[in-house]
Amino acid sequence: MRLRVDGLSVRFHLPGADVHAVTDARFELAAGRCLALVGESGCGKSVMAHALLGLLPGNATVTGHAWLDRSGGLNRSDGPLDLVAASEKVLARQVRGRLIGLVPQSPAAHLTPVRTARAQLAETLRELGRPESPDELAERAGLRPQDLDRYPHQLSGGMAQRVANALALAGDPPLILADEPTTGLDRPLVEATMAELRRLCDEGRAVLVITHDLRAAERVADDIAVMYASRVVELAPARSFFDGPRHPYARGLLDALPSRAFVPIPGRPPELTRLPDGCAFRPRCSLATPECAEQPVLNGNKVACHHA
Ligand SMILES: Nc1ncnc2c1ncn2[C@@H]1O[C@H](COP(=O)(O)OP(=O)(O)OP(=O)(O)O)[C@@H](O)[C@H]1O
Ligand code: NI
Repeated sequence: MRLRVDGLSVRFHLPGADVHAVTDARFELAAGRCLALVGESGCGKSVMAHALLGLLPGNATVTGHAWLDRSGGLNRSDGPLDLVAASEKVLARQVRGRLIGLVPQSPAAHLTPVRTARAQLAETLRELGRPESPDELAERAGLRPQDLDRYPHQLSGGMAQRVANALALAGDPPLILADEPTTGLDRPLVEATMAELRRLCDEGRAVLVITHDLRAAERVADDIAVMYASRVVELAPARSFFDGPRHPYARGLLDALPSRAFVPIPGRPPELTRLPDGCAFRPRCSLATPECAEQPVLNGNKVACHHA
């Protein structure tokens, strides 16, 4: 299993404006690896994940490619599939839940309020044609059988997270997308969730985890992708990233951590309807020069900055 995102862009068309939510994204993710996609709120992380699953609303235009190579890994041997070009039928029958599992942002909101956790797990297993029972699936996600009798509003944040994890894993997909899986959880649950994602990876799955919790990313990821104003601006192995990020925005993110300098990045990200020409970080960057009026691209060093 390998995912190769190649020039992926997403625009939302609104009356009078286009939102450039994802611009020319490029990265790869292989089986057994965990990639953390980090960046401030609104930079396009969730939209990227939803684009891979064909889950964007009708006002979105997606261009570029996202190749899912199913050979190797968990005994799948078909040729690469372009998720951008794939039909809704292929996405629904082959991709969602089967090849790619999504752990959604705010899992409680994705559960149906009037049905118990068990009923929701049973339905998903039935749709996927899986032989296991909801209880077997739930046990692997760390839930007790009695937890499954609850309705979503009776689940704690941690339990709702586990139900969402169980749903995402029901079809044993080789690629997992986890969108802010730790938001709203306390530290022990953050640790447990990250350990679970790591385990999924170590079993041979590919995991893309979206987070703005850099400590959580450091704990779980092999590689880091930093997004700013719709673009991936730095790709790096996690260790070298946390030792020495290269993009000035990435440095700013790390310097903002309480455990580090605790100095916030000045200013705010630009509106995605009005992205400046050139480097979008330029107005906030202490290194900016006239050269930055030209758009820097992710080069061989995997950093989109004229000064890195
Ligand atoms: N259906 C839509 N129509 C128009 N704009 C949208 C739509 N969905 C998302 N957007 C915009 O796309 C941009 C990226 O949103 P996205 O949810 O990907 O951010 P994010 O990086 O996941 O942030 P967060 O950390 O807050 O979840 C935002 O500016 C958002 O307002
Ligand atoms: Ni998001």
